[in-house]
Amino acid sequence: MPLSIGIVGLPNVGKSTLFTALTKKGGLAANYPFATIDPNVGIVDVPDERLGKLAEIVHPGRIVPATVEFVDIAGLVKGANEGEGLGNQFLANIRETDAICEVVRYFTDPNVMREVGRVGEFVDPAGDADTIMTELILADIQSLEKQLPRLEKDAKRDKELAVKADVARRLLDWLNEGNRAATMEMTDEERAEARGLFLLTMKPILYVANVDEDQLGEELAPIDGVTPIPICAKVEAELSELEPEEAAEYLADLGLEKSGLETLAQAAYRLLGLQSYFTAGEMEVKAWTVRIGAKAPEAAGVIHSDFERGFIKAEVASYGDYVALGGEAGCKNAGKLRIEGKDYVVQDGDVMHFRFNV
Ligand SMILES: Nc1ncnc2c1ncn2[C@@H]1O[C@H](COP(=O)(O)OP(=O)(O)OP(=O)(O)O)[C@@H](O)[C@H]1O
Ligand SMILES: [Mg+2]
Repeated sequence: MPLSIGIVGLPNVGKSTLFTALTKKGGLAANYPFATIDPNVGIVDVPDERLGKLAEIVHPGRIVPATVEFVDIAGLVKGANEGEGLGNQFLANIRETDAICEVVRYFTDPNVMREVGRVGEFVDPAGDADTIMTELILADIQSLEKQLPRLEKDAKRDKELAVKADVARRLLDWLNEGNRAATMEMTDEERAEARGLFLLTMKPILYVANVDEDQLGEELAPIDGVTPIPICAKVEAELSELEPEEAAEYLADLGLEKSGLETLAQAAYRLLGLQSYFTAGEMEVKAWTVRIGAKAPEAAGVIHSDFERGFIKAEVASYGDYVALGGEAGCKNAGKLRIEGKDYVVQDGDVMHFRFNV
């Protein structure tokens, strides 16, 4: 299952434009609020230049990057939790994602309607982000109020469920004070129980500032304590139409090193505490996604659950050694091919080979 990220925001802020550019799927992007009625799902490769370097060494049949799934969701308006706009559908669609990417309008084009009945010159990033957060918090309050009677009943017969009910009650107060769930102090056990409440404001959130082209280099003020990632959805749309060399040239002209997709995918990995390790063989060079802090068997389990169950050991070379020494044989000769056991903590970029029993 790839990492899934729901793209949310007010109507007409550029969500579909960004989504389409990211996925090159030709989804709907139109100068009209509520252009998106069904959620669009697109799976995109996570660009990682290390894959190319590994491929130069092993000449594999194919290169398989890690993937991220983006879900384009209809615009959220004030009052969504009471069923305004496409409110309820919106909320159902983001409940299933791992993280939220909120697009906030910074671009100034007055020809793009801001909301039904308003015109484009009102650029108010902080206010817009606040509107969305309020809706998410209200949705969570509703959801908890619905879940609580059941939780309290179950709490009487089960200790674990009692923890869950207690966390739910505290979260309800916390949300009612205008906070999001993720910022409440919890023990690890409580946090695990809270995850089972499926609250929107428990999800990690990153902000994309959809800026004008000439704002691209600018430093932006934080939203809710988080620095937004400046991306111009219009530029991304143009980039997605170009051949790789042309795209690189265009990026250089803009004074940028990376496309918005790269920046976004990498930010999402950081936000979610994820990293990649690699497998490299004749058949394929492949990136696998694993938690930072995961041990070798868990990493093996990303490939197949049998690998985790029957894990014996892993042969590991760090990415730097692998490239510097020209591959596995070179690492072996230099004593840089390590045999690691089940307590080995996987490092970003490790080139791994697992031994297991079936
Ligand atoms: N950075 C930008 N600069 C100028 N115009 C932009 C920018 N990003 C998007 N737009 C324009 O804004 C309009 C709305 O874009 P889009 O359809 O992607 O919005 P949306 O958030 O998906 O809307 P909805 O909530 O209705 O689905 C389009 O005309 C698009 O070209
Ligand atoms: Mg849309």
